[in-house]
Amino acid sequence: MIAPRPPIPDAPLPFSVLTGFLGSGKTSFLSRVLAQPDFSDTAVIINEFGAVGLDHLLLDAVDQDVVELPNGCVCCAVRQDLADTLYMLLRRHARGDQRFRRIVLETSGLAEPSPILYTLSADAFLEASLRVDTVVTAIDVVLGLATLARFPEAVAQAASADRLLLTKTDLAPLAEDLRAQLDALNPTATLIDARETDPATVLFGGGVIRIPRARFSATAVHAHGIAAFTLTLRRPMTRLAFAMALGRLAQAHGEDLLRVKGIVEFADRAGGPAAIHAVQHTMYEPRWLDDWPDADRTSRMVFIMRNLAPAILLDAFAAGDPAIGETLQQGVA
Ligand SMILES: Nc1nc2c(ncn2[C@@H]2O[C@H](COP(=O)(O)OP(=O)(O)OP(=O)(O)O)[C@@H](O)[C@H]2O)c(=O)[nH]1
Repeated sequence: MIAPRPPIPDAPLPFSVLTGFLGSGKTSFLSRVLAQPDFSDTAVIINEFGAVGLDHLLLDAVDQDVVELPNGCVCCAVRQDLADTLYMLLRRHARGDQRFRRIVLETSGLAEPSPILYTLSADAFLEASLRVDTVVTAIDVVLGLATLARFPEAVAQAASADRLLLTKTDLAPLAEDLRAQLDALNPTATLIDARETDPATVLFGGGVIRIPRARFSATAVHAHGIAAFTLTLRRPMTRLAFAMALGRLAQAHGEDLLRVKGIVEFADRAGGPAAIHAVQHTMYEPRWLDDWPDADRTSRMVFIMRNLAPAILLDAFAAGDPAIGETLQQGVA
């Protein structure tokens, strides 16, 4: 049965999009925004490229409900799911079941904003109920230039932003060639340093959206051969064995190992599991969690890879314990 369409809100609700390439720092920044007291009444939609969503678990300090849109990229495979999710949120809002005053969508790292905005503009109810406020694109100052050169998705994300949010500026300054590239792709976007800006001012308060409607396009252009795989571990590994497995993968396939994130328990460390992140060649320090974020206590990682078979994951983790891993394919762009 089709649920009835909710009433259009008295005033359209601000809707902002936070995008940026895989591992550029979207979830980290969103955690900072949502930690602001003024943002407790924000509905959050998270889209991930993979059937096992982790971001909603890794998002710190979230009291509000987070709606997950996993298993595909929001600009293509799950565009209808986005429309359905927005309808669902607006229905809850109309009934007073969920109190929020604005909506933020964190896209997958491979999404392009334009088809997302098209989804809104192509639906009269959504167009009347929501006001697109700001499109913010996270740009990793360390990897940004190389990423823009290799991935058309990153170019589309930078080109459609109202604001370019520079991340990882604690690791490196904004290089002149990256600045020039961003200026060329999007001369009117505001450049913001994520570290030096009050997070409360970045996602909302942008006024009217800058991109003219005619530029919204229904289709996304993806680099081929990108797929996400989940690797679950049947037993906890030692930290050394784990680091060696990831090291083997990075050494052999670093260029095409685009993103690794996961929640992993270790045999030689008591207490909670760790949040694990790697972005292309860069491994980040594990973040130790006090406890598992949900009832599932399986160590699990998502690998987003280009033109690589899942067998390489099993091979890398199997040294010394051939049956340790199990992989599941999730999605292909
Ligand atoms: N040093 C430093 N590390 C950062 C910064 N922002 C993010 N990171 C790290 O970069 C890694 C990826 O950050 P996330 O916030 O998960 O990136 P994301 O864009 O949400 O990733 P996907 O959802 O997979 O596309 C994590 O290990 C973060 O701790 C930053 O400004 N400085």
